[in-house]
Amino acid sequence: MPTPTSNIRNFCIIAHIDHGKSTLADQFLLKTGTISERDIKAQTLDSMDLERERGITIRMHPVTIYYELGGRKYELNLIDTPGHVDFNYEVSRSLAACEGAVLLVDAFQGVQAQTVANAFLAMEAGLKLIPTLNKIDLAHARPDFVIGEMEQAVFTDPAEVMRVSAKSGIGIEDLLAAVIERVPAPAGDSTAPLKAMIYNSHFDTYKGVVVYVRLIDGSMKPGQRIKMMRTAREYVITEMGQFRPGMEKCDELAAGQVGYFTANIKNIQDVNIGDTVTDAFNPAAEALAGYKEPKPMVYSGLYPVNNHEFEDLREALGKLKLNDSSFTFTPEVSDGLGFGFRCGFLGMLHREIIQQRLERDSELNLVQTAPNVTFEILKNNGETVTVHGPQDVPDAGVIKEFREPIVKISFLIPAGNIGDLMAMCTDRRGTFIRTEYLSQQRVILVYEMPLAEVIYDLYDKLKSVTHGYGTMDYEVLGYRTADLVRMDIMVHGNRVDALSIIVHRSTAERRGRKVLQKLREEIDRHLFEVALQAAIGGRIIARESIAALRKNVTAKCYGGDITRKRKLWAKQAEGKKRMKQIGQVEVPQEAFLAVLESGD
Ligand SMILES: Nc1nc2c(ncn2[C@@H]2O[C@H](COP(=O)(O)OP(=O)(O)OP(=O)(O)O)[C@@H](O)[C@H]2O)c(=O)[nH]1
Repeated sequence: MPTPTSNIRNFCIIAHIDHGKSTLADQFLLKTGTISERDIKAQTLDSMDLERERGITIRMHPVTIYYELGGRKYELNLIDTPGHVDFNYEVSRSLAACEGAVLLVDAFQGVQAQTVANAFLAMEAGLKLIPTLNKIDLAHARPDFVIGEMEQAVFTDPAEVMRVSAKSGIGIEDLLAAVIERVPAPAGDSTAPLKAMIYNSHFDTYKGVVVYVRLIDGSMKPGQRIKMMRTAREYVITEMGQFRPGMEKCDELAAGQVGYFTANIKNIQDVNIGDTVTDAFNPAAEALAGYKEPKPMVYSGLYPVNNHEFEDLREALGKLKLNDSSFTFTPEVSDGLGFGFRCGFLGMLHREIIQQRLERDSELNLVQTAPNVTFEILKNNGETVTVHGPQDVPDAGVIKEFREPIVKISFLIPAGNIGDLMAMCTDRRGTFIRTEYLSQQRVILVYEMPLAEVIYDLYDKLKSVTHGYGTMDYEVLGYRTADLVRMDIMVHGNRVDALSIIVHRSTAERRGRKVLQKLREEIDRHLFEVALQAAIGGRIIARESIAALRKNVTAKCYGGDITRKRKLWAKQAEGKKRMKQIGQVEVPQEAFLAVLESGD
């Protein structure tokens, strides 16, 4: 028998990265006996290897727990949310499946950029927030100060704040009780036609696509014929179940519940996140409102060092895509690098994770080109084209308008750093929007800025300017016209298309010089002088050269020390693996990322 809606609570935990979301989720599982202490390491919610290594949540994992309060048994569905800004769209999906959210704030660090961003997302989605201080066990915790910040930043009522230590287990039962008492029960009707919202999916080698659903109305059973309302595709349910936290089969799910189903769906692309599932014979009148599709915003080229590995790379990328529908790849050809793929990512962290996964799961040696954002170009003939890489930019003569994505970015920083941060934002073509003081010591600073200026190293710069205390969060607002140009790089007279970048005209010369300097460092000397040039259209705007090789590289080891020589040779051999031949010049992988370090 499915649990009646009055005994169900659907909630998620929203927090800034590292404020203890995963630790709290583990405590919920422990305190409700869903999982034993022994299993906790093997089977926490952050189950992907890479997530565990990096200690951050990327994909969300739901779990159903049971808890008794006042003689009643409640079914609590905890929907995990990712903590990193690249995966923000997944937060919105989780929120849509819940009625409440635990807003978790580190009792020492206080309110951070994502605390604010996620709290507002949850409020807009109409969720009941349970403000909660975590890490109250810390000797240097400052609960009153942090509660003051919460009041100022997200309008928290101090009387409602719960206090817990996810690590030592203090206050967990009280928090579970607060979830039951404060979060409203779902308002669905089990007898109405089926309406279930798809909020996630993953691919299972044996079962095919596993679809994660939150039931709004009606019920679902194995054998039932269902229809996806947006795609009009029909399937027969083969298995239903709940996450406890592993997949556990059940006979039926009804209004208000959260779980999964399988239906012999072979391709993850056939399942649209945000789509509504209904009964094929007794369909609901209208679908639920969908979500915005996550769109890749950052693109870069991936090329096998050996051209014959192109098909292997295609296969490896295809495997990754099975479980990550927000990642995209299309074949492209580069004059210098040969055959490869242009890959689309949600952001820089997503890009790094995909690259690490590729290298871990395959033996491929890859060269990656510098990332760029997506641009829009309005041509003189009225046509608008989307450009994912510099090589797709048409001739300047046919371009009427060049447009780039703009983000609204919020920083939460110590008040003492305002001046430095403002200077940094102005340097990056930022437009000041507002400041807001959370307390005398901390302030929120809001800017609008081109995404291109954000992706490279803004996060690292923020951390260094604020000595680690600043945090940031951003959302894409749309595209805006800008004076952009494609800058080409020539190595020994050959244009290397993989090194081209799209830059703002005002910074082109400075960036061109920096790229060339970096290239000069990265490219080894050859037997001839190597000329390096940066050009816009046909006009050279910067030049450098790498002097011809005169001495043996090992000569600098003063002849005698053979171990040092060996080390140097080994290092060179290592570097060789990722060399690409451009004309007569050998260019190492690092050189293709030279543009990354030319950003300021
Ligand atoms: N002292 C103390 N440390 C805690 C507590 N809760 C979490 N931590 C520590 O804080 C760090 C971050 O905790 P996580 O649970 O991984 O943080 P998270 O919010 O899940 O991070 P993301 O998954 O990246 O969003 C870990 O080192 C935890 O051990 C607590 O109550 N007290």
